[in-house]
Amino acid sequence: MIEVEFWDYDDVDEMADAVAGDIAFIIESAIDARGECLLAFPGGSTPKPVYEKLAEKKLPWKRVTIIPGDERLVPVDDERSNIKGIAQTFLPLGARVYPIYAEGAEDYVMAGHAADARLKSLKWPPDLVWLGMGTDGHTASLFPGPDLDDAMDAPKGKLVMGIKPDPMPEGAAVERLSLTRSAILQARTIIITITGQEKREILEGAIEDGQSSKLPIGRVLAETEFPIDVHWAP
Ligand SMILES: O=C1O[C@H](COP(=O)(O)O)[C@@H](O)[C@H](O)[C@H]1O
Repeated sequence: MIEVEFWDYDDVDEMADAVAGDIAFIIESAIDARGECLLAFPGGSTPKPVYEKLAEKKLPWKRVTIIPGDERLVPVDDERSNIKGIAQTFLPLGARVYPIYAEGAEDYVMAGHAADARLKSLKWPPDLVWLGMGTDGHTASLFPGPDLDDAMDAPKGKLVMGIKPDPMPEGAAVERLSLTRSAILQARTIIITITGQEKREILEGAIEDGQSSKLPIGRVLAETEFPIDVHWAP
């Protein structure tokens, strides 16, 4: 049984305020407990208002490391790069922003191996994996295609993999890096933010389907062992 609590807001601004408050609390609690905090953030457009509200908070940013939970294989200054938005917002505050994609890998599979090795220098598990979802049901960069089953069934030690979506998503039709299902599920906290009625119905359907869901988001949630908060705004 997937335990999900939906938090509904009147608009994106209200959602951003609430989610930024929750993440600030996670950061403070992690630093109290362990002296540092590791966060994995989603890319795409939905999280941007939350980034902005979170950046307004007075927090010990120098003790915070932020990674993208997935990345598009594009140069870091490309508009589609997930690390770009994270770096622009949080680097000026003093946070450590840690890219998972280092350009120059021969292909997306090798880029996945390199990213996995990079992540192994961080202290896993993260305090938070914050996920988004596309209208096709992908989360992080877990897309249907030749790599999906391996990313879903990856062993505990495999944190990141190269992913070739098939079909390619319309918005950013590029190869990807993604946290594996196992890496996501090891997080101390998982939250999801989505907007719009279409995404809500897709997510509710995936939750209802449970273990039999064909969608990446459903396959991840089906294996969660603690309650997940979903933040939704129209
Ligand atoms: O490609 C991606 O899509 C999802 C959803 O993005 P959104 O723009 O619809 O919010 C995102 O969570 C993921 O990080 C990103 O790489």
